[in-house]
Amino acid sequence: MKVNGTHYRSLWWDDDKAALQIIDQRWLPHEFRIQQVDTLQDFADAIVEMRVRGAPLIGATAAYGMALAAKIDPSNAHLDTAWEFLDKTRPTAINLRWALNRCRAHLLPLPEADRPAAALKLAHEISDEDVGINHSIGQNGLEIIRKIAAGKKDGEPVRILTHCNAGWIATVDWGTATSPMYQAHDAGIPIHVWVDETRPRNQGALTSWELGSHGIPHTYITDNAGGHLMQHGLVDMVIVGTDRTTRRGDVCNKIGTYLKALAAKANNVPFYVALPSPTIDWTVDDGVAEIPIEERQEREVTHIQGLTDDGKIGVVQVTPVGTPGGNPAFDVTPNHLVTGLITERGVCEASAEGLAALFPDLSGIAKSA
Ligand SMILES: CSC[C@H]1O[C@H](OP(=O)(O)O)[C@H](O)[C@@H]1O
Repeated sequence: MKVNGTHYRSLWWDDDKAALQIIDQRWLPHEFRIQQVDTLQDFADAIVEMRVRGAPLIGATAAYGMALAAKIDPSNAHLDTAWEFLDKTRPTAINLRWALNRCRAHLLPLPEADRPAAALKLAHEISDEDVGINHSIGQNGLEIIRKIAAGKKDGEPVRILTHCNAGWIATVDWGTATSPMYQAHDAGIPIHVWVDETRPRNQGALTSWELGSHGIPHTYITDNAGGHLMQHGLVDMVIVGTDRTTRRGDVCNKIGTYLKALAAKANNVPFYVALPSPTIDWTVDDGVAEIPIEERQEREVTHIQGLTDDGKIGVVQVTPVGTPGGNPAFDVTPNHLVTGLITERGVCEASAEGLAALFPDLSGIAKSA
């Protein structure tokens, strides 16, 4: 999407430098920093430190990491080593392992000499596919927003609540949860977005940065305000992203999503999940029991980063020295709390039947897993 009028993807390959360029999200929304990724350690650090973040973007990054590995040493052994090294960076978003598996499966049958070029080509394809998938999710989500808008008075906005950042900066482009928002706005449908701050990393500030850059009205709210807004009839729908959705439609997403789903159910607010198919884990049924939840550093909870009054980015400690912090980074929303899954192939109910009907070519993975 656009940053000060210039179109960017969240990552891109620089042919002249023969290297991957990323937007280092640690400094957003206050500073826009581009960083080159040169070594496998750089790739791992970029994912672990959330310089790149968001399930689809983590997958695309990993694909370029496998391309670098193939260029360094295209042997089976080295590709396996790179696979292990990158796979252990973050455990929850299935896109990471999906991308690594797809790259390895594509490369191993090839002669070693062909692997570097093939790996880089596949990384480009995975990135381009992500853009197409997210645009289609936007088209399918737009129809839901359009239906809600039809019941509004002229000019009255559709009020959408979102949690975390499932925006263009969390994907290669368009975003998943934000793609319907961009497309509704561009179609002239008035919307207003309630943006959850999303403690502890405050990814809501990234969503605000994105929406503000696109001219979409929005309000940044505390994570605890959403239920109140729903009780008072101020939310028409919720759209969130996902890091891993099970074959029966249980949705793993940023911590706090489950609480929003409970509030939405209690207040009869439609709760939608924008779901690109690479984020479906066909090998898992019960999300609560089976999806590994990343426990991140205590410091992310006990400290917070922001812009100081003199315009510098600083970090302050919120808690007393010595207070321990707990930081589970995701939670799982059971499928019965989900109104619908907005995929690139259409919208379906959050159920095994719903997903299998949209993805009959993929739903059989579970049997072979
Ligand atoms: C389309 S992004 C999906 C998902 O990824 C984010 O997690 P993180 O910021 O930790 O990488 C968040 O849960 C988004 O909803």
